[in-house]
Amino acid sequence: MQNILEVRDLGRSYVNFRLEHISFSIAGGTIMGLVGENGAGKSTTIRGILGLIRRECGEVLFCGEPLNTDSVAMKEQIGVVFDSLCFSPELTVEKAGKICRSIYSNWDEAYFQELLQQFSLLPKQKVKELSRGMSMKLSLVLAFAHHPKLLILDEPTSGLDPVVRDDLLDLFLEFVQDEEHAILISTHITSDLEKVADYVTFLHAGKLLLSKPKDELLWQYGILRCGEALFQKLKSPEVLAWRKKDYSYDVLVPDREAILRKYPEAVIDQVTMDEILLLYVKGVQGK
Ligand SMILES: Nc1ncnc2c1ncn2[C@@H]1O[C@H](COP(=O)(O)OP(=O)(O)OP(=O)(O)O)[C@@H](O)[C@H]1O
Repeated sequence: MQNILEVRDLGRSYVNFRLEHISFSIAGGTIMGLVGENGAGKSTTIRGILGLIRRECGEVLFCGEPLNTDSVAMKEQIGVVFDSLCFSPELTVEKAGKICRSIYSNWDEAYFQELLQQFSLLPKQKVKELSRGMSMKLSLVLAFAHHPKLLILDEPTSGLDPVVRDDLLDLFLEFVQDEEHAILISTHITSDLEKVADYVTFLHAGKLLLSKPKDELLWQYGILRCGEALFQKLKSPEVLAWRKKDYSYDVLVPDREAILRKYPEAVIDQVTMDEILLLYVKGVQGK
């Protein structure tokens, strides 16, 4: 399967923040989730990929070619959604569609109209009259209607109710049925990623923590709940991150089964993405 997007060693620094050594790839037919605490560097990564900010190092490949944001042909193949609409508030929904129709040669007017109906967006409504959720829906509809190969979505489901979110997640899954399509989604709603992502990349304080198949994280990783004695026995490769509670430890382990074979008395729970993030961010990494 061809990689639709490859990010290699991306880096960028600001006065108080440094994004460094960010590398991951997204194969065709898959969805990559990008997660991390507020300020971890998710939007900076996305902006770096899209060339909206200058990259200080690294390269980005789109379908095997350096991503050139000056290339109209390449731009047409990438759909981008940020958390706010970039249209004049006086513009109507249908006018926004008209503008996009004049920009994108592969614009699909019938699909645009179908999506407007599906997401209950009224063509005559003005951008300034849209709620946050409706603006987000419009951004997504505009991105889908030009049939991109790659969708890059920065917090696309924030502000949307669970029903609309579910509809959108279905749309994302349908989109990646085509092996030439891929999606990068940055989000804090990790339950959405648990439903649709194939891979997840975790960022923390500008660094890449891990980039792995979601199933490996959810089925192989675990949280060991143990006391001092067992904690002291653990070897360093068995511990990814840990946190001490009053009289016990929560330990993120990379291989639940291996720990259970070695320490049959151990209590290990399955892990959620939020717990992985919490342990990395609030706990101590490694041992
Ligand atoms: N133009 C800029 N100038 C200076 N610092 C910036 C600039 N843009 C972003 N930063 C800093 O980069 C860091 C990462 O910001 P970024 O928006 O990438 O985080 P994020 O993971 O997307 O956060 P959130 O989840 O809150 O949206 C923050 O500390 C932010 O202050």
